[in-house]
Amino acid sequence: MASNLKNLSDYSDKNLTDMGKKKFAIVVSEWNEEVTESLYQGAYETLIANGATKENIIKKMVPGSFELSMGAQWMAQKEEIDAVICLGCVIQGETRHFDFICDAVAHGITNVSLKYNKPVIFGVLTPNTQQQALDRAGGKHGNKGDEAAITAVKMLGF
Ligand SMILES: Nc1c(NC[C@H](O)[C@H](O)[C@H](O)CO)[nH]c(=O)[nH]c1=O
Ligand SMILES: CC(=O)[C@@H](O)COP(=O)(O)O
Repeated sequence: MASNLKNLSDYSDKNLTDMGKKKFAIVVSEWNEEVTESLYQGAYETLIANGATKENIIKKMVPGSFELSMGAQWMAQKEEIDAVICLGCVIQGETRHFDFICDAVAHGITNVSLKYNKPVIFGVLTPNTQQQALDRAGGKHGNKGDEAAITAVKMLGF
């Protein structure tokens, strides 16, 4: 369902497990920092709202979304980390670079999740324009960071 039909920040809190004892790594891309910082704030606040403690939320920055997979692996391999949330924003430019980054990071994050058998969440926006990104980072379509955090919560309550 497209984001314009389902707000990214809407979720039911029924049957969600309390995250009081869970430890999270949030890996954030520096590219398009205005957007990714908004995604981070949404993810952080959603985890806190579901019982996570600030001491159990670790933030790590990587240069770009392509590096999210490496950052996710470095965090997922830590035994004490229960879930990793990857946040980025890849905006379509004039060339096919967009396609290669999006494909690489989607596959890379999936591989890390399966390799370490723990949730590694794909919280990466892949818009055509800056405005589409802003609309999904706390704008009219909600916040992808909220969605990524609640996805981690749901997976930990599987
Ligand atoms: N154009 C965007 C990038 N490009 C940088 C890559 O992610 C990567 O850091 C570089 O290719 C070196 O490996 N990254 C984004 O996150 N968003 C973009 O729009
Ligand atoms: C996704 C990108 O790397 C992109 O922003 C780069 O822009 P361009 O394709 O015009 O070089």
